Amino acid sequence: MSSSAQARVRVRVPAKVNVQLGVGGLRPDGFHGLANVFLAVGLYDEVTVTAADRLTVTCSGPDADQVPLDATNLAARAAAVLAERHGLGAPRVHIHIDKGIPVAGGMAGGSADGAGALVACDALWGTGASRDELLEICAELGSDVPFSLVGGAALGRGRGELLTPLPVGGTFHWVFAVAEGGLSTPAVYAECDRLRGDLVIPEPDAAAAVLDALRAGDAAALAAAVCNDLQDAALSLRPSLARTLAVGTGAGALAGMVSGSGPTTAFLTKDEQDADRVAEALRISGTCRAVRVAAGPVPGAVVL
Ligand SMILES: C[C@](O)(CO)[C@H](O)COP(=O)(O)OP(=O)(O)OC[C@H]1O[C@@H](n2ccc(N)nc2=O)[C@H](O)[C@@H]1O
Ligand SMILES: Nc1ncnc2c1ncn2[C@@H]1O[C@H](COP(=O)(O)OP(=O)(O)OP(=O)(O)O)[C@@H](O)[C@H]1O
Repeated sequence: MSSSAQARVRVRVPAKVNVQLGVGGLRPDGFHGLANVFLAVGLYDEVTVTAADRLTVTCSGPDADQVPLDATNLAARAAAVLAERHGLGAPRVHIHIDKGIPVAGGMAGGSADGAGALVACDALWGTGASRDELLEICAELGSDVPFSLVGGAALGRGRGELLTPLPVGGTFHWVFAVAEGGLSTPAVYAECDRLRGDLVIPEPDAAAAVLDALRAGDAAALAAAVCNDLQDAALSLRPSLARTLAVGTGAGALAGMVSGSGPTTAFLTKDEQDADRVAEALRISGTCRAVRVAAGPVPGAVVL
């Protein structure tokens, strides 16, 4: 172990919302080419790692019972990949996840834990992995994981893992309506393909209107430009989301959309006060399980 190793490391990682999710055709490797404009928002998971005899994972928070605690957990996989690459054998670490991001909600909660565990284990073991190596491991773990590491705002090309940071000129205020139960990401992509049938799908590209609105920090312009190509598929699998969207937009949100693969719905508001008003309307509507308010952009994985 190098002298820079620490006894206990805690890392905070944000959720994401996709302000544009342009989905291309199905690639031979089973993924879809994307133009994925990510924004990191202030809902967080905290990943704490401590030295242990063997790999164990625990989880706390309202959705903790839905999180797998075995080797399939993305945080456990991140620890295993880093240990393997650096010749440490099986990872000897206890990972605790304090979960503030809804599980299976289209907000990259598992991805956040993968990125968080990677950064935390790197500090715990003093492996000193470069930023490029961390990003490479993130991409191996999942398409959304690199963005969880970097945060802010970024355009994701390829399957979403090839990131270009984007300038953002202000803070955007969001309300998230967490639906009962999750949606499987592969199932939503498959439903998108099914709905498209034989249509020829052009290569997606980032919309100039989205990039301009982000750069200007202009919520009204962003609201007019947001677009999620997975929304129809998520609504097809979960038609009740239409009612949640109607409540949020009826209460004055500038825009309402499905977050990523859903079933969380995301509402962009003018300011913090409007966010509170929209949140209250959603809370009393009975159309969702929980409501969260968060702003972005925020930084990616940060050691606390
Ligand atoms: C919906 C999004 O959250 C939007 O950011 C992501 O595209 C999903 O990213 P993720 O959860 O990290 O997904 P991965 O773990 O990489 O892939 C899970 C599954 O989702 C589908 N998938 C994912 C990403 C992509 N560009 N095309 C796909 O078709 C594939 O069926 C894949 O097997
Ligand atoms: N650390 C983790 N936290 C939550 N789920 C995890 C984790 N590791 C693995 N999973 C599995 O991943 C599935 C998807 O959970 P996750 O919360 O990442 O969904 P998501 O936010 O919809 O993902 P994305 O937006 O990246 O598509 C869960 O049903 C769970 O079985």
